[in-house]
Amino acid sequence: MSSIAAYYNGKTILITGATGFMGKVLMEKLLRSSPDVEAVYILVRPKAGQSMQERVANMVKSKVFDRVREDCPNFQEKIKPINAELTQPNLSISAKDLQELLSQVNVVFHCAATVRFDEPLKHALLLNVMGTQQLLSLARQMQKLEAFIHISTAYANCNRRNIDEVIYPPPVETKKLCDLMEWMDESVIQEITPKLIGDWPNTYTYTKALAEYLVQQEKEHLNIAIIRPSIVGASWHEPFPGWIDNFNGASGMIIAAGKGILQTVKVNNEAVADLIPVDVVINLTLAAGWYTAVHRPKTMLVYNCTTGGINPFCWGEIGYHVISTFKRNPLEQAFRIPRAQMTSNYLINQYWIAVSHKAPAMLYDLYMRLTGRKPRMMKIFNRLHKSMLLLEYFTCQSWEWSSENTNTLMAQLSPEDRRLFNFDVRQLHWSEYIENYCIGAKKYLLNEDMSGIPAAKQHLRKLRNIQYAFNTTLLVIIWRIFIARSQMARNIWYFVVSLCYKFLSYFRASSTLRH
Ligand SMILES: CCCCC/C=C\C/C=C\CCCCCCCC(=O)SCCNC(=O)CCNC(=O)[C@H](O)C(C)(C)COP(=O)(O)OP(=O)(O)OC[C@H]1O[C@@H](n2cnc3c(N)ncnc32)[C@H](O)[C@@H]1OP(=O)(O)O
Ligand SMILES: NC(=O)C1=CN([C@@H]2O[C@H](COP(=O)(O)OP(=O)(O)OC[C@H]3O[C@@H](n4cnc5c(N)ncnc54)[C@H](OP(=O)(O)O)[C@@H]3O)[C@@H](O)[C@H]2O)C=CC1
Repeated sequence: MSSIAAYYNGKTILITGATGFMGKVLMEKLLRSSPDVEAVYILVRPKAGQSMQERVANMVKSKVFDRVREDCPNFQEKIKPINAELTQPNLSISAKDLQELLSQVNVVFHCAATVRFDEPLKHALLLNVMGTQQLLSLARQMQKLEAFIHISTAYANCNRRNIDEVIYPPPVETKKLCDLMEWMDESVIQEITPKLIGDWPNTYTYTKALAEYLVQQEKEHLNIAIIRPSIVGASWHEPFPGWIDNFNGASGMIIAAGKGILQTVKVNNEAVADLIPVDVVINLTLAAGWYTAVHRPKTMLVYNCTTGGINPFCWGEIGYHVISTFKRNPLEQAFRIPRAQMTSNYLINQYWIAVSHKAPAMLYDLYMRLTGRKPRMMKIFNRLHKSMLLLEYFTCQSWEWSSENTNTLMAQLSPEDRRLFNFDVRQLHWSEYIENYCIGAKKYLLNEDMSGIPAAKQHLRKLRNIQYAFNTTLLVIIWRIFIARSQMARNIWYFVVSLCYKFLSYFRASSTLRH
């Protein structure tokens, strides 16, 4: 029997961020591998006109729970939603719910955060730092608490090249910064944000770094571990290969490439793309929860959860496999044939943006206007370019993370635990993973049926014909305007044609001689 699965049976768990991408996979794995878990409390806020109850009722119907639904049809009875808002005093939890949590909870998994790169600093601090502080303060009062697992990010310290499994002190005192946010005008905060975050690329990574330090400072007697995943991608195996449900990380760009919208992207082809499958992160998280509770390490352990140092794969290779998968399994109604120019050169990227993004978008919008419809492509591209700007920091450089604690934990697991809670990424076969990722994005994120592939291929053939027709027309226009009208252009043209002819004749002659 797995020690990890056995540990969680009979335990009461609290998860924050359970409605998010990682939270759902965590909840699913926990309920499936430890069906006798006592209860899983989840902190949920009402959102988008839906009450907490409606959100949870919809969530448990989601595809991600299909496997656990098959194994334990009443799994949802274990899920106990608690109304909470992490940015509010006392997390807005009612006195009754609070009492229940304080007296019952054995393990806390803190996943909730804002992951937006453009989040205003005040809100990112309020949620990622002060929300964590409030949760820690609750945790300290929990009578039966055995472990507290904080989910951070491998990029919390992305201002360093080599990142060890230690907490790095931030440049400012968190408390002073939070005090500042309380009285300072929003517009002034916005203005001084770049100065405050210094060499961090965004408010997300900056506040995650502050949160790590705060956890270390305020842990007191608690058994805490920190998990630092890199770029979390679709699942490798569980609950299904390729399962994904949001556009974060690389997923949005992968889909944009599949739809033929993204044709150029600023990346360093040789830089390591540190993608990590979501099920690997969740398996490590559950294993760390068990280890922290049972072995109670003397110091707080940080687990870097990355692939680059162990099984590296570069952005150039990802781009190649994404495009080739989408050529074999096209997305429906692609805008253009999938292809990707990947360069770290600013000018070359700008050239391709103008030629393969802006020009087709303008032409398409013109066509929409002429046919009495609403233009939309330029808007989509402007949004894509904004996202690309925010992401390029991560795609143009590499980092090195040490993974001693993660490896030591793996070595402590029984063979059965290592099989059921596998986080050994040496076994990850990248081309197969990327193929499942793209197909998973098509099925689970875009809700496209695989039976529509022949029609999607037919659509790509139509696009190719349009492109050939367009290129030929363009060539004729260029000929008419420049070459046919100017003697000099004609001379250059004949010179180039005769040069090509000579080269061809030379190669033909030399290949005949060789045979
Ligand atoms: C040839 C293939 C090449 C593939 C690889 C190329 C590039 C890889 C790209 C990136 C990898 C780097 C990632 C680094 C991760 C660092 C590690 C972490 O810790 S992860 C936490 C990760 N957080 C994120 O990834 C959040 C990033 N996103 C944002 O901050 C914002 O979404 C935004 C980019 C600022 C855009 O904000 P905006 O207000 O304009 O849009 P919305 O967020 O409201 O979304 C609108 C709409 O678009 C969908 N969406 C969101 N992001 C993307 C995206 N990147 N691409 C396409 N579409 C996206 C979103 O779901 C919304 O849809 P809907 O309206 O239907 O809800
Ligand atoms: N995705 C990635 O690539 C990576 C993620 N991480 C970390 O993993 C964790 C989970 O990320 P992920 O699942 O991808 O993120 P998601 O954005 O998918 O989920 C975030 C979760 O936090 C909840 N939340 C946000 N604001 C509040 C609030 N004010 N009160 C209560 N709950 C709130 C959301 O609830 P709601 O549904 O109501 O919005 C949601 O459940 C985060 O800590 C993130 O920093 C680390 C590295 C990479």
